[in-house]
Amino acid sequence: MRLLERDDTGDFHLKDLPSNAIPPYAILSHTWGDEEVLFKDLVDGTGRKNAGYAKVQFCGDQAWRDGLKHFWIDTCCIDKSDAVELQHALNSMFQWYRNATKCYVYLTDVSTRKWDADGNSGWELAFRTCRWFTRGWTLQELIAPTIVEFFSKECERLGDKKSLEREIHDITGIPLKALQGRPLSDFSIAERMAWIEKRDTKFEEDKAYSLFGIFDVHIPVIYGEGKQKALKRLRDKIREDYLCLAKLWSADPRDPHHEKERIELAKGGLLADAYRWVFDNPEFRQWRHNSENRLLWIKGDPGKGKTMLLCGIIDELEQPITASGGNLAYFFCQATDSRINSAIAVLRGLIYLLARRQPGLLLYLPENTYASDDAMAWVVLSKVLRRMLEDPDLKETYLVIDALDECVIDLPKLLDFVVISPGRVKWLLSSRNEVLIEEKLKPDVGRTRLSLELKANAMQVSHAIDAYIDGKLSGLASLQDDTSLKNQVRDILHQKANGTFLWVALVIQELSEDDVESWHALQIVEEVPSGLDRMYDRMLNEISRYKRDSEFCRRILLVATVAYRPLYLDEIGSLSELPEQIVGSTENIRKVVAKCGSFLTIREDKIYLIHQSAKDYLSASALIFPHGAPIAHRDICARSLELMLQKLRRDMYGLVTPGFPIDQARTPEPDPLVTIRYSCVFWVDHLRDSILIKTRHNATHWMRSRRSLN
Ligand SMILES: Nc1ncnc2c1ncn2[C@@H]1O[C@H](COP(=O)(O)OP(=O)(O)OP(=O)(O)O)[C@@H](O)[C@H]1O
Repeated sequence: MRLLERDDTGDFHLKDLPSNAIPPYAILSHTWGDEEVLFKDLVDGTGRKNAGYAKVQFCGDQAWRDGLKHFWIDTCCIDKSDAVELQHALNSMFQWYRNATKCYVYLTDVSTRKWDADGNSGWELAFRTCRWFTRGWTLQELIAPTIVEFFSKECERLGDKKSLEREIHDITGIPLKALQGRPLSDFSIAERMAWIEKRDTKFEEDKAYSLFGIFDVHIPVIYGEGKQKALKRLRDKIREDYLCLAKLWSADPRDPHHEKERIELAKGGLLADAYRWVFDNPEFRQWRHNSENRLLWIKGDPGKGKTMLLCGIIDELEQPITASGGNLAYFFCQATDSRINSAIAVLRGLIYLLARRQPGLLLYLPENTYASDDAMAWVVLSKVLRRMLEDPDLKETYLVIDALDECVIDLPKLLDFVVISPGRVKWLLSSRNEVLIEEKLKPDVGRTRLSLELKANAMQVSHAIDAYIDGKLSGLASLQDDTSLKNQVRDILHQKANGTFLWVALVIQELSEDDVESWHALQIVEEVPSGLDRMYDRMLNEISRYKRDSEFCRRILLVATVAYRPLYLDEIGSLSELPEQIVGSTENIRKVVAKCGSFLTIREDKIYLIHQSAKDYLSASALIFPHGAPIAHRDICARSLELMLQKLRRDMYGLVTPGFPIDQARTPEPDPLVTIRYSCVFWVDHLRDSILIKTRHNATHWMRSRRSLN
């Protein structure tokens, strides 16, 4: 990279530097005008007389004031007469802007010396309409650097990307999250394309070439080919990468990024005060800042807040890691959902996010399909991820896996993979206190563990829970008018929480119910027992005391507990064999589900168990499973077959010919499969699990051969 270096006399000269020895530097963003200072002008020493010299001077002086000796300007730091250098510069420009310590935007058409009739400086209006926002190349110059500062033509500072983010968002339509440093791969292709739509470039092909960094793709630069051709080549390249990912994902379309958002929403939203403690924690700091420390394992009992802690850490680390050009990929395991409870699902999720963050890594995805057979899928995917992690161009990479204990299929394989993975990657893992995980992740060189039960950490968790309680109570409408009552409720919750977030979350949920009035609140928090299991006992007792609906609730809880994925209301209604008057109306099924207390929640007509600990509790309850789990599986299998016999008909979707393309199939209204979709897919899994544990191994072999035959 070629930089300008300023000396003590205020003079500057060009300096070629190898990529591994680039000092901190500032970078200029501007729109080209007449008489710019070009590379050859600086080499010949004739640049000073050009009008553009003022800009060079400004950038050098401002950098000097900010403690930076070096700076870069596109007009004079690239020798555009050298085609190879030009191509390299166009491919590297986004990275150069991203790596700059500061980016100065110099706006020649915004003045702070213009005043309106009331004597106010009118630069805001000029800012909104300035030319800089209409040019193509300035898009990446706005997005890539972390710090972007805006200056008027008099070199006066107007604000920065953060302080002016609302205005910039209004002017450009670029989402705030993108301006705040969210990875660009989290925005759809169409969305990113729209950011450039109204912008112009001097050379028409630049409309495509200026997007290399925005999409992290590169194509050869061919000036003269025309805008349409350049854009087509760019789109083809993006599509090629995208298809590759889509193929990986078609096996199981669960995007970890969306999964994280879903989890946060389901758990009532993320509260920063309840996780920020971790950034002062010595083990965490050691992992984050010591390059020798490769793995941090956060362990704790159910409901201690591990998942939400990891969500918070991801949110806080994503911006700095992305800004420094690194990758952050993550995966949240969930035992209650067969699509995200296996080692294969974890690898696939990590590969997917890594490849999206750094598309160059797509080259390791194989041409053929991703092996439906589990054993093969593990071989293929573990090889792919290992190669990605060994890639010499891999950026600084952080990999996060939440709830290892909920990875119920092939966890030992996954742990072995993590432990022997190449040394340049940093792992952040979380799980409950489980012996297998303990053994595999025992302390070693470069490995740290953070136990939430350890005395010093328990204190911090307890403070975090107090903050969580305060935050949640301040949102409870029923307590807002009575401060003394609110304080009493808060004090009792502080005393009884016992270091468990989930316990608090469940009590708050009860306090938020529609029929809870302010005068009920004290009684509720006084009566509710401390500890999760005792609280679940109480919830179950309440359900069993219903005069009429307790049996319906039991059946629903049973089916929700053993189901391999969250069920829709209509599915659970049929599988639980509720009476026809209830099954016939989704609203009636919803009413019965609502009677199952806080064990279940409904979102978008789908039923979720409130937490893994609720599933564990219900699975062990003789009240819910009077004849044991295998019998429950047998009954669900039998019920599934019965429903399928009742509903399945030849050509239900009216496709007529067997070779009809699946992507063109339209779902009839009403959908005849709506109540049996789950049964069609999972009846055989219930059959397998109805067979006694001893024979399960053979059943798995049978399942595998069945899949191969398919
Ligand atoms: N930072 C936070 N912000 C908001 N809610 C939180 C936070 N931390 C914990 N909670 C609440 O506590 C509940 C339990 O937290 P979480 O699911 O993270 O626990 P966990 O330790 O992962 O449990 P398990 O090991 O049983 O899966 C969440 O459902 C949520 O309601």
